[in-house]
Amino acid sequence: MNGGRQAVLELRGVKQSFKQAAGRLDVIATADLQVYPGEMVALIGPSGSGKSTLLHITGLLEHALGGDVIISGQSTSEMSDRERTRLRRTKMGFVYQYHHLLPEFSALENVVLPQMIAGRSRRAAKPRAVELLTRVGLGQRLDHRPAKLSGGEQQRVAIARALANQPSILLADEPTGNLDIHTADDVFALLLSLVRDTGVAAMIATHNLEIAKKMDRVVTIREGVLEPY
Ligand SMILES: Nc1ncnc2c1ncn2[C@@H]1O[C@H](COP(=O)(O)OP(=O)(O)OP(=O)(O)O)[C@@H](O)[C@H]1O
Repeated sequence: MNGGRQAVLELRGVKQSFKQAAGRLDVIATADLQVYPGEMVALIGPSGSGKSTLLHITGLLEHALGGDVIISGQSTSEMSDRERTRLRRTKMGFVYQYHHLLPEFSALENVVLPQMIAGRSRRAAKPRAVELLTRVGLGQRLDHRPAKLSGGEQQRVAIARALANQPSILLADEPTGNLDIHTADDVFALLLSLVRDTGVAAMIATHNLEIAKKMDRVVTIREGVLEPY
Protein backbone atom coordinates (compact mmCIF):
# COMPACT_ATOMS: atom_id res chain seq x y z
CA MET A 1 0.00 0.00 0.00
CA ASN A 2 1.10 3.55 -0.67
CA GLY A 3 -0.81 6.32 1.12
CA GLY A 4 -3.67 3.83 1.49
CA ARG A 5 -3.74 3.11 -2.26
CA GLN A 6 -3.66 -0.38 -3.66
CA ALA A 7 -1.01 -1.26 -6.22
CA VAL A 8 -2.58 -1.88 -9.61
CA LEU A 9 0.26 -4.26 -10.36
CA GLU A 10 2.46 -6.20 -8.00
CA LEU A 11 5.24 -8.68 -8.70
CA ARG A 12 6.01 -10.82 -5.68
CA GLY A 13 9.08 -13.04 -5.74
CA VAL A 14 8.81 -13.68 -9.49
CA LYS A 15 11.41 -16.14 -10.84
CA GLN A 16 12.14 -17.49 -14.28
CA SER A 17 14.67 -19.98 -15.65
CA PHE A 18 15.14 -21.46 -19.07
CA LYS A 19 16.78 -24.70 -20.15
CA GLN A 20 19.41 -23.92 -22.75
CA ALA A 21 22.00 -26.05 -24.53
CA ALA A 22 24.68 -24.85 -22.09
CA GLY A 23 22.54 -25.64 -19.04
CA ARG A 24 19.93 -23.81 -17.00
CA LEU A 25 19.76 -20.04 -17.30
CA ASP A 26 18.30 -18.26 -14.25
CA VAL A 27 17.13 -15.14 -16.06
CA ILE A 28 15.10 -13.75 -13.17
CA ALA A 29 16.25 -14.82 -9.73
CA THR A 30 13.80 -12.55 -7.98
CA ALA A 31 11.59 -9.67 -9.03
CA ASP A 32 9.49 -7.66 -6.58
CA LEU A 33 7.70 -4.51 -7.65
CA GLN A 34 4.61 -2.49 -6.87
CA VAL A 35 3.17 -0.11 -9.42
CA TYR A 36 0.43 2.33 -8.39
CA PRO A 37 -2.39 3.74 -10.53
CA GLY A 38 -1.08 6.29 -13.01
CA GLU A 39 2.57 5.54 -12.24
CA MET A 40 5.09 5.16 -15.06
CA VAL A 41 7.95 2.76 -14.47
CA ALA A 42 10.86 2.40 -16.88
CA LEU A 43 12.51 -1.02 -17.08
CA ILE A 44 16.08 -0.87 -18.27
CA GLY A 45 18.91 -3.38 -18.46
CA PRO A 46 21.37 -4.68 -21.01
CA SER A 47 20.34 -6.86 -23.89
CA GLY A 48 19.51 -10.34 -22.63
CA SER A 49 19.01 -9.24 -19.02
CA GLY A 50 15.38 -10.42 -19.00
CA LYS A 51 13.28 -7.31 -19.69
CA SER A 52 11.03 -8.99 -22.28
CA THR A 53 10.77 -12.09 -20.11
CA LEU A 54 9.60 -9.99 -17.16
CA LEU A 55 7.09 -8.09 -19.32
CA HIS A 56 5.70 -11.36 -20.70
CA ILE A 57 5.26 -12.72 -17.17
CA THR A 58 3.72 -9.45 -15.99
CA GLY A 59 1.34 -9.46 -18.97
CA LEU A 60 0.29 -13.04 -18.12
CA LEU A 61 1.58 -14.19 -21.51
CA GLU A 62 4.11 -16.53 -19.90
CA HIS A 63 4.03 -18.50 -16.65
CA ALA A 64 6.75 -17.74 -14.12
CA LEU A 65 8.65 -20.55 -12.47
CA GLY A 66 7.80 -19.07 -9.08
CA GLY A 67 6.22 -16.09 -7.37
CA ASP A 68 3.03 -14.26 -8.19
CA VAL A 69 1.73 -11.46 -10.38
CA ILE A 70 -1.03 -9.60 -8.56
CA ILE A 71 -3.36 -7.43 -10.62
CA SER A 72 -5.52 -4.97 -8.66
CA GLY A 73 -5.21 -7.20 -5.60
CA GLN A 74 -6.00 -10.42 -7.51
CA SER A 75 -3.40 -13.17 -7.35
CA THR A 76 -2.92 -14.84 -10.74
CA SER A 77 -0.63 -17.74 -9.89
CA GLU A 78 -3.48 -20.23 -9.44
CA MET A 79 -5.68 -18.87 -12.24
CA SER A 80 -6.71 -20.95 -15.25
CA ASP A 81 -5.49 -19.84 -18.67
CA ARG A 82 -9.02 -18.67 -19.40
CA GLU A 83 -9.08 -16.42 -16.34
CA ARG A 84 -5.63 -15.06 -17.18
CA THR A 85 -6.78 -14.26 -20.73
CA ARG A 86 -9.87 -12.47 -19.44
CA LEU A 87 -7.80 -10.41 -17.02
CA ARG A 88 -5.28 -9.59 -19.75
CA ARG A 89 -8.04 -8.45 -22.13
CA THR A 90 -9.85 -6.31 -19.62
CA LYS A 91 -6.98 -4.81 -17.64
CA MET A 92 -3.94 -4.64 -19.89
CA GLY A 93 -2.74 -3.00 -23.06
CA PHE A 94 0.44 -3.94 -24.92
CA VAL A 95 2.78 -2.09 -27.26
CA TYR A 96 5.61 -4.07 -28.82
CA GLN A 97 8.68 -3.07 -30.77
CA TYR A 98 6.91 -4.15 -33.95
CA HIS A 99 3.37 -2.82 -34.39
CA HIS A 100 1.61 -6.19 -35.06
CA LEU A 101 -1.34 -4.43 -36.70
CA LEU A 102 -3.71 -6.51 -38.82
CA PRO A 103 -2.56 -5.69 -42.37
CA GLU A 104 -5.90 -6.18 -44.11
CA PHE A 105 -7.74 -3.77 -41.80
CA SER A 106 -7.75 0.02 -41.64
CA ALA A 107 -6.24 1.99 -38.76
CA LEU A 108 -9.78 2.54 -37.47
CA GLU A 109 -10.68 -1.17 -37.60
CA ASN A 110 -7.44 -2.05 -35.84
CA VAL A 111 -8.60 0.04 -32.88
CA VAL A 112 -12.26 -1.00 -33.11
CA LEU A 113 -11.68 -4.78 -33.21
CA PRO A 114 -10.01 -5.26 -29.79
CA GLN A 115 -12.96 -3.44 -28.24
CA MET A 116 -15.41 -5.78 -29.98
CA ILE A 117 -13.40 -8.80 -28.82
CA ALA A 118 -13.78 -7.41 -25.30
CA GLY A 119 -17.55 -7.33 -25.79
CA ARG A 120 -18.30 -3.77 -26.92
CA SER A 121 -20.62 -3.17 -29.87
CA ARG A 122 -19.18 -1.67 -33.08
CA ARG A 123 -21.37 1.37 -32.48
CA ALA A 124 -19.84 1.97 -29.08
CA ALA A 125 -16.30 1.08 -30.19
CA LYS A 126 -16.05 3.41 -33.16
CA PRO A 127 -16.24 6.79 -31.38
CA ARG A 128 -13.56 5.70 -28.92
CA ALA A 129 -11.32 4.53 -31.79
CA VAL A 130 -11.81 7.83 -33.63
CA GLU A 131 -11.05 9.78 -30.47
CA LEU A 132 -7.87 7.83 -29.77
CA LEU A 133 -6.61 7.97 -33.35
CA THR A 134 -7.26 11.69 -33.42
CA ARG A 135 -5.37 12.04 -30.15
CA VAL A 136 -2.34 10.28 -31.70
CA GLY A 137 -2.49 12.61 -34.70
CA LEU A 138 -4.12 10.23 -37.20
CA GLY A 139 -7.59 11.72 -37.41
CA GLN A 140 -7.05 12.18 -41.16
CA ARG A 141 -5.75 8.65 -41.70
CA LEU A 142 -8.55 6.53 -40.23
CA ASP A 143 -9.16 4.54 -43.39
CA HIS A 144 -5.52 3.84 -44.21
CA ARG A 145 -4.25 0.30 -43.98
CA PRO A 146 -0.98 -0.20 -42.05
CA ALA A 147 1.06 -0.56 -45.28
CA LYS A 148 0.01 2.97 -46.27
CA LEU A 149 1.30 4.43 -43.01
CA SER A 150 4.86 5.33 -42.01
CA GLY A 151 6.65 3.38 -39.24
CA GLY A 152 5.94 6.14 -36.72
CA GLU A 153 2.27 6.27 -37.75
CA GLN A 154 1.96 2.48 -37.47
CA GLN A 155 3.30 2.69 -33.94
CA ARG A 156 0.83 5.49 -33.14
CA VAL A 157 -2.01 3.18 -34.21
CA ALA A 158 -0.51 0.44 -32.01
CA ILE A 159 -0.55 2.86 -29.06
CA ALA A 160 -4.19 3.80 -29.74
CA ARG A 161 -5.05 0.09 -29.96
CA ALA A 162 -3.31 -0.65 -26.65
CA LEU A 163 -5.46 1.98 -24.92
CA ALA A 164 -8.71 1.07 -26.67
CA ASN A 165 -10.13 -1.01 -23.83
CA GLN A 166 -9.20 1.54 -21.16
CA PRO A 167 -6.67 -0.74 -19.50
CA SER A 168 -5.40 -0.02 -16.02
CA ILE A 169 -1.91 -1.27 -16.99
CA LEU A 170 0.04 -0.55 -20.15
CA LEU A 171 3.04 -2.75 -20.90
CA ALA A 172 5.46 -1.68 -23.61
CA ASP A 173 8.57 -3.49 -24.83
CA GLU A 174 10.99 -1.13 -26.63
CA PRO A 175 7.99 0.59 -28.24
CA THR A 176 10.15 2.84 -30.41
CA GLY A 177 13.02 0.39 -30.99
CA ASN A 178 12.25 0.06 -34.71
CA LEU A 179 12.07 3.79 -35.45
CA ASP A 180 14.71 6.33 -36.40
CA ILE A 181 15.86 8.57 -33.55
CA HIS A 182 13.74 11.55 -34.52
CA THR A 183 10.53 9.60 -34.99
CA ALA A 184 11.28 7.60 -31.85
CA ASP A 185 11.50 10.78 -29.78
CA ASP A 186 8.16 12.05 -31.14
CA VAL A 187 6.38 8.74 -30.62
CA PHE A 188 7.78 8.36 -27.12
CA ALA A 189 6.71 11.89 -26.16
CA LEU A 190 3.22 11.07 -27.42
CA LEU A 191 3.15 7.80 -25.50
CA LEU A 192 4.20 9.50 -22.28
CA SER A 193 1.64 12.28 -22.62
CA LEU A 194 -1.14 9.77 -23.35
CA VAL A 195 -0.16 7.71 -20.34
CA ARG A 196 -0.32 10.88 -18.21
CA ASP A 197 -3.68 11.94 -19.64
CA THR A 198 -5.37 8.56 -19.32
CA GLY A 199 -3.97 7.79 -15.86
CA VAL A 200 -3.01 4.26 -16.92
CA ALA A 201 -0.11 2.70 -14.99
CA ALA A 202 2.75 1.85 -17.33
CA MET A 203 5.79 -0.39 -17.33
CA ILE A 204 7.99 0.39 -20.31
CA ALA A 205 11.19 -1.43 -21.29
CA THR A 206 13.74 0.75 -23.05
CA HIS A 207 17.44 0.88 -23.81
CA ASN A 208 17.33 4.65 -23.71
CA LEU A 209 18.25 6.00 -20.28
CA GLU A 210 17.28 9.56 -21.22
CA ILE A 211 13.77 8.41 -22.03
CA ALA A 212 13.69 6.23 -18.92
CA LYS A 213 14.48 9.22 -16.72
CA LYS A 214 11.37 11.01 -17.97
CA MET A 215 9.26 8.41 -16.17
CA ASP A 216 8.35 8.39 -12.48
CA ARG A 217 10.70 5.58 -11.55
CA VAL A 218 13.46 3.56 -13.17
CA VAL A 219 14.11 -0.08 -12.30
CA THR A 220 16.74 -2.39 -13.70
CA ILE A 221 17.45 -6.11 -13.80
CA ARG A 222 20.93 -6.64 -12.42
CA GLU A 223 22.21 -10.20 -12.41
CA GLY A 224 18.67 -11.49 -12.33
CA VAL A 225 17.45 -9.21 -9.56
CA LEU A 226 14.97 -6.40 -10.18
CA GLU A 227 16.13 -3.33 -8.30
CA PRO A 228 15.90 0.47 -8.34
CA TYR A 229 18.26 2.05 -10.84
N1 LIG B 1 11.74 -19.27 -24.19
C1 LIG B 1 13.05 -19.18 -23.93
N2 LIG B 1 13.84 -20.29 -23.89
C2 LIG B 1 15.14 -20.21 -23.59
N3 LIG B 1 15.80 -19.05 -23.33
C3 LIG B 1 15.07 -17.92 -23.36
C4 LIG B 1 13.67 -17.92 -23.66
N4 LIG B 1 13.23 -16.63 -23.61
C5 LIG B 1 14.28 -15.86 -23.31
N5 LIG B 1 15.40 -16.63 -23.15
C6 LIG B 1 16.73 -16.14 -22.77
O1 LIG B 1 16.59 -15.35 -21.61
C7 LIG B 1 17.47 -14.24 -21.64
C8 LIG B 1 16.70 -12.94 -21.47
O2 LIG B 1 15.95 -12.68 -22.66
P1 LIG B 1 15.01 -11.40 -22.81
O3 LIG B 1 14.51 -11.41 -24.20
O4 LIG B 1 14.01 -11.39 -21.71
O5 LIG B 1 16.06 -10.21 -22.58
P2 LIG B 1 15.90 -8.65 -22.87
O6 LIG B 1 16.49 -7.94 -21.70
O7 LIG B 1 14.48 -8.33 -23.22
O8 LIG B 1 16.82 -8.47 -24.14
P3 LIG B 1 16.75 -7.37 -25.34
O9 LIG B 1 17.03 -6.05 -24.70
O10 LIG B 1 17.85 -7.81 -26.26
O11 LIG B 1 15.38 -7.48 -25.95
C9 LIG B 1 18.24 -14.33 -22.96
O12 LIG B 1 19.48 -14.95 -22.71
C10 LIG B 1 17.36 -15.23 -23.81
O13 LIG B 1 18.12 -15.98 -24.72
